[in-house]
Amino acid sequence: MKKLIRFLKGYGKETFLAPLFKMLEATFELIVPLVVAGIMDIGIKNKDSAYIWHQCVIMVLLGMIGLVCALTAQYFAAKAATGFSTALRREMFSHISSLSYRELDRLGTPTLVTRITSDINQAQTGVNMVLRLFLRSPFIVVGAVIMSFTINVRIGVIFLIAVPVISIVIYLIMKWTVPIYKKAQASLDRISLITRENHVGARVVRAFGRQYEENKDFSEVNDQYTAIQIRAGKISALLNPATTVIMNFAIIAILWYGGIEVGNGIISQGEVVALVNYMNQILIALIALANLIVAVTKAMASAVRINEVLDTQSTLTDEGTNAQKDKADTARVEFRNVTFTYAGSQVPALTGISFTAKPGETIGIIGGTGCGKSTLVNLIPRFYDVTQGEILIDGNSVKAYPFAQLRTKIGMVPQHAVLFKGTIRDNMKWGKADATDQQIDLALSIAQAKDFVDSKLEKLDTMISQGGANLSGGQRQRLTIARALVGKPEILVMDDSASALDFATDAALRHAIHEQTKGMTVFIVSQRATSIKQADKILVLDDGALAGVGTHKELMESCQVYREICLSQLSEQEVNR
Ligand SMILES: Nc1ncnc2c1ncn2[C@@H]1O[C@H](COP(=O)(O)OP(=O)(O)OP(=O)(O)O)[C@@H](O)[C@H]1O
Repeated sequence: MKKLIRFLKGYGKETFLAPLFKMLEATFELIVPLVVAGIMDIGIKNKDSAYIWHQCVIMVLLGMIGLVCALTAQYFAAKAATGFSTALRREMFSHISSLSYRELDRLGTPTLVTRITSDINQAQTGVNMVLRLFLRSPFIVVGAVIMSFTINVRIGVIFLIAVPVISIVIYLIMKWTVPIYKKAQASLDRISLITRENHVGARVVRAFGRQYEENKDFSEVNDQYTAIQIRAGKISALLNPATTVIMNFAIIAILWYGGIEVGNGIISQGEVVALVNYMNQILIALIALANLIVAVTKAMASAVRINEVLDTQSTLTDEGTNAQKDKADTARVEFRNVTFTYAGSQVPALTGISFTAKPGETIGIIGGTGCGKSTLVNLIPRFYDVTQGEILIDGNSVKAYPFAQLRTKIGMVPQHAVLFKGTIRDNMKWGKADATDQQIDLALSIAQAKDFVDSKLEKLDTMISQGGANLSGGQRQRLTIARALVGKPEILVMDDSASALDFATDAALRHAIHEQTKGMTVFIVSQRATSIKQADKILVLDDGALAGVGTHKELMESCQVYREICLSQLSEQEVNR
């Protein structure tokens, strides 16, 4: 939690004033039993109703001032705590955005969602409670014990015994419950994981009629979470009865010795009542302290989870501080003996890949599932760094480019067509923030998406729902291709991104890209031989290694893997066409 305190920067005044006002409130609370004692010992004893009314007014005033102090403290504490969580959330969001795929793969989305929401809320509650109660509760306990001593030393000793006994009981109950609260937070991660998977894959769940099983799985983790909470609740429920019993014993002792001291004329009846009130105040303060410690423990458990994310350093660093100039007479993209292994994996996904792609060339990448096609193209925009070897773009290592420059050179069309909630125009502008409607229209027409966008009533202003759920798979794919084209990248990477298009549209798309984007180097990853057959260069991948490089004709003669792929998909005539 210490590491997170920096997020309270800018709230110095609030973090000072919140506890201060709470202490003021506590001070007024400690005076009240003395006023009550006065009413009994002077007002009631002498039947002095004017005095009683006077003291009652003082009591109401003390209560009102106490209330104002409490509200003021609450205001400052809430302001500091929400400011703290807002800054922390902002930092965490931008930190997560800076992480590379390697770290995101390792951490996983569900836990990141829980950490940026629930864990930060927990930390916020912790900060709020610390500001309000950290000083107040001990202040009331110590103040009440001191007041009891000023009234009567012998009875003060009862306080000195009761306070540690109540504290020990509270400590034991908390020692029991705190680990359970930590478990609860981990269980929440599982709920988040299942919820996310189910909502993202809602259609698949329905298509396979898995609602019952998925509901069952969800109910299991949900019940587990509930059981953990109930267990913690049951143990915590012991807190009140156990501490109240001890307090009642202490009150009996106060009344007993107090009665004797009253009989001896050492203390007054009002003072006995004041001592009982102080004992009550101590109990309430200690229970508040226990709640504070539970909140702080939860906040600390959450802080560990938050820090784990904040301390995760991206293995990809934006080393290129200066924009790079293209070198003359170099390939647009060059792989030099590239090997890549995913974190946590024993075997490389790519081994010894070398090839060059010139400006304007179309590079087809083909191979069986899981042979490393997506991995290869993901290395070009540095989603991951190579394990061995080097990748150059326009003669410079990809690592030498500032990310911003590198990513504007490359238009990525990922395997899974992801669009964001907003209009079609908003989504197109991801490719170029200041793109004009003409530029967007041109990109849409190359991507074979113009007709269907024009057929919509609101054209570019048509709303796309979250994830593009109101579009067909093929429409989504075409829009993601158009989005990549809007920025006129030098390199276009299409990772199996025409798989949902019919053959004619796929062919028209490739033709349009070829005709209308002169100079652009295009990578087409595909399982379909027809999609890459016309490419200037085809890379045939087999189990992470290059099985062949060349044109369709060359590969048909020299590459067994390629020949098998083609013959399994095309007729002899089509192969030779
Ligand atoms: N994020 C990841 N973490 C660990 N291993 C991965 C990851 N992504 C892919 N792999 C592994 O790397 C290998 C290559 O995967 P890749 O996605 O590049 O194959 P692909 O040829 O594109 O497959 P497909 O045609 O099915 O999309 C596979 O064995 C896969 O299991």
